[in-house]
Parts: sequence; structure tokens; C-alpha cells
Amino acid sequence: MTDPEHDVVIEARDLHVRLGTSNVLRGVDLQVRRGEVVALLGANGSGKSTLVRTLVGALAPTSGTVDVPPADRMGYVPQRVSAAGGIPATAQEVVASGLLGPRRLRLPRGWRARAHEALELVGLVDRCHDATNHLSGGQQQRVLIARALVRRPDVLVLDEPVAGVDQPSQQQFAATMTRLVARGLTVLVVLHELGELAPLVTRAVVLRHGRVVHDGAPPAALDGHAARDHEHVHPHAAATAAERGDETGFSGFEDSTAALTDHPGTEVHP
Ligand SMILES: Nc1ncnc2c1ncn2[C@@H]1O[C@H](COP(=O)(O)OP(=O)(O)OP(=O)(O)O)[C@@H](O)[C@H]1O
Repeated sequence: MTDPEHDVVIEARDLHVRLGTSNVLRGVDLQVRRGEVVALLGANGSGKSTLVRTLVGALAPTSGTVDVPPADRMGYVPQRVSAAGGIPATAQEVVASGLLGPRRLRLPRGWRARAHEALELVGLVDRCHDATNHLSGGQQQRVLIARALVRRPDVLVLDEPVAGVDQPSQQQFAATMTRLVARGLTVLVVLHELGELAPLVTRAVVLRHGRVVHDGAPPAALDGHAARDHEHVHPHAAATAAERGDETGFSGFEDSTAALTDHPGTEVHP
């Protein structure tokens, strides 16, 4: 018999994080099981980045517990970081730097092959000798994903990996994630909308004001609302959520708010 508890690879219990004078996370419980692709959604400022930064150990919880794999089994792609950083390093070098750590200051034997393997996964192996500052924003983001993959992690945590990224790179990113998930990678990904990743996402967790207000079916999976070419409005969605006292109402994702309720909303197609 399989034990679902055994499959939990990321767990946060009653997590509170206070930054400055703000209580940014206010009692978050989260579990991610092996093989899941969990989308972490929520309005700007709801605490998504703070949650993933706490999970990867970049921030200390004020209270509560975090249980995650060892650092070398978990890849992390932070939000809005350029792979270029003003230093004329090649894609291969940036990726290989993911093999370094506090206790490993020299690249291991075979680092080039490992860097190529990771660049292959993100579809950039042909650019391995290019300086990263000659790559597009989307390509730089893929270099950073390759950097997170170079240790062959079991779990990948990404913070808005496609925000502001060009469309070809978004598609390439989705293709990369599809390949990795098929190999068994577990993924926790902060997103503003499911977009190209919608078919992969197995569960959505929605934060609002530092609390989980939805943990279950991904909104787009219910009816395909997140499709790029699907334009519509839900004139009464907010009212519906408010009437029901439903805290899932959150700005910036109104469509999903409607999809999360059992009320279908009204669609207006231009
Ligand atoms: N170092 C800090 N000191 C004080 N407050 C902070 C700090 N970092 C973040 N915050 C606040 O915490 C809240 C949550 O921020 P966080 O970046 O986690 O949200 P987010 O959901 O990831 O937002 P976005 O979608 O805009 O990236 C915000 O109100 C932010 O202003």
C-alpha cells in the first residue's frame, strides 16, 4: 500500500513570516507530493515569493516549520534575476556555477557535460558558448533554469519563470517542463496565470494576504479560461465571491476566481 505521507517532498506547517512590520505569511500550510506540479497563485503582494523564499531557505520563518529536500536535491529559480548580471560569462559558465556551493568552490570533473545536459533540457545547447548578455530575456531565464537543473534536482521551485518573457521562450519553457515532469520532477511554480503551463499543472494553491484561500483543482483546468485566445469578462464574479463570503476573490485573477466557485459566470465574447 502506498503511503501518501511518504510522498510529501515539501511541507510547510502553520508558517508565519514577518518582514519589517508586515505579517507577510499568516499561517500557511502547504504540502507538495512527489510528481506534482503545483501552481502558486495570488495577487501582487499576497506572499507568493515570500513563501517560496522561505521554503528554499532564503528567509527564516518567524514561526512554523518547513520540511524540504536537502539543498542539492532542490533547484530554485528566483524572480526577475538576469543571467547576465553585467559579467560577460557564457551560458555554459553560468549554468556550471550551479554546481558550486558553500562547500564546493571548484567545478567538479565533467562539468561541461553536465552544463550541456542542462542546456539541452531548456533547448539552448547551441548557445552554450554565447555570452549571456547577448541572449534575450527569455533565453536568459532559460539559462537560469538550466543552472537550477544542473544538479539534477528532484524538486524545482520557480518564481514567476515566464513573467515578461517572450512568447517563443514561454513555449520553449513549457516544452522543457513537460519533458522534466515526464521524468518525474516535482515542481512548485509561482505564476500570475497558468498560460502555457496549464496542461501540466496538477493543483493550484492560491494565497491571499498571506493565507491559503484555495488548495485544489487549478482554475484553468476547469474550463480552459486561461487560454491565451480566450477573451471574456465575468461581470458578477466579484459580487458572487463577496456574496458567498468566499475569500478566493483576488485581484488580477478574476477569471479564475469565477472558475474556482461553482458559479460559471457570464462570458462575453467580442
Ligand atoms: N523585506 C521586506 N520588508 C517588508 N515587507 C516586505 C519585504 N519583502 C516583501 N514585503 C512585503 O510582503 C508582501 C508580500 O510580498 P511578496 O513578494 O511575497 O508577494 P508576491 O505575492 O510574490 O507578489 P508579486 O506577485 O508582486 O511578486 C508585500 O506586501 C511586500 O511589500
